[in-house]
Amino acid sequence: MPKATDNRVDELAPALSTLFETARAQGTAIAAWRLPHADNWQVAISLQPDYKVGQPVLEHSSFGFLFCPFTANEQHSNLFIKADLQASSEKSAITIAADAPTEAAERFQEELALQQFPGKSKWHLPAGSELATEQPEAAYKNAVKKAVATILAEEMEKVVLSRTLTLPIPANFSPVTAFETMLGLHPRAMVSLVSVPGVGTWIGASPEIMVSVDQNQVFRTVALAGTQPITNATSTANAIWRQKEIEEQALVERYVINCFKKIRLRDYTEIGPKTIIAGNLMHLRTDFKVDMKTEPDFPNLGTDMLHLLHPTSAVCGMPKEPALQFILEHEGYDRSYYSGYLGPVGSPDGTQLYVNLRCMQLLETMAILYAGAGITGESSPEKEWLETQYKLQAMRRVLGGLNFE
Ligand SMILES: C=C(O[C@H]1C=CC=C(C(=O)O)[C@@H]1O)C(=O)O
Repeated sequence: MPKATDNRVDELAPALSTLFETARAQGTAIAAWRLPHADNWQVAISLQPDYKVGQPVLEHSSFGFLFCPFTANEQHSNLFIKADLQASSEKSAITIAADAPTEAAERFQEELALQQFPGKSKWHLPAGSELATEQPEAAYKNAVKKAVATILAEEMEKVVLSRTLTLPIPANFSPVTAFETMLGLHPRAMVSLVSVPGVGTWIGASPEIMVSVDQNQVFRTVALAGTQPITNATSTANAIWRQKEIEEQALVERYVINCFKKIRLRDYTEIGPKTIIAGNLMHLRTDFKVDMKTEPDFPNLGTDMLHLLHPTSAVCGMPKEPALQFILEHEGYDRSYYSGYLGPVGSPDGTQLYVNLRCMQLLETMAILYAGAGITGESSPEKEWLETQYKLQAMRRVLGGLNFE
């Protein structure tokens, strides 16, 4: 068995697939991720008996990976995958956290060395029977019509309506190969693979930062909205945005500024909106930045903004309460961890939380893909449906090279 010295294991770091298989066989939670524009992936494996947490507190957190649902409730909890074991594609060894449970760490290393992975399922599955529901086109378009009527009646300004698509998982599908494929396809995205016993396995390539606080104490968030496909004729330089998208993104921007106002923070930098690329799509994005070193009154800015922002107007709507009610009443399915948030906290890169978008959940034989679109008074059900089709394309491609219809 490899020996742990100074919290390190003296051996070459195993392949991501071996780590993933071992975590599956040992019944432990694993998260693998690659930050936008980064060269290396990282892995956190928790050896804790439970992963559930309450409202996350980011400051002074130990290193781990947060995985939180759209709405935390009895079925879906906020989860923290503590990095008891850490690995990365740039390090030649696994790091064992100083406070990791010793016996569990030894068991994990033994299994890792054996490379035998008994068990039926290929990844962690949700407990009970999570049904792979799907919203029929007519039901989605009907919900959009109702949303437009509610907005025109001035009961809300914007709501994001989402839907699922259920597809069979090809027999030779591997989540780790899918993760590696996404690294190449989505260099600008936060690419993730999260697998938790009893909760399930999620894969995604998110374009939207929720809250980040880096090592230099710089806080960042964005207002992201408005969508159009990239075609041969379009690029970020000559993208033309309709009034509908400009207003939709401005609402998200206003939402972020309102959150700053609630905590009376005035000194933030705002850049944009700019056109950005996310896979096969373009969006409008405004970047917000706060140098926390010059804001001593806001030591918990990351946590405070996280709680105020989530769920943002890019996934829920404005005002937040009526939009959330509309979603719960009319969307017709459980979003689970789609449009929640995920990412490393207390890591060498600081805290980097992203909105869980452009993602899918792996069941035993089926995958559930998720996508939503921002509805305003000018929305057309046909166009919003098409927009969700575009957004689903990223995960369809990862799942098996299916072509867009
Ligand atoms: C809700 C999603 O995207 C959000 C982020 C960017 C653009 C959006 C839009 O144009 O509607 C959405 O607000 C999704 O991808 O499922």
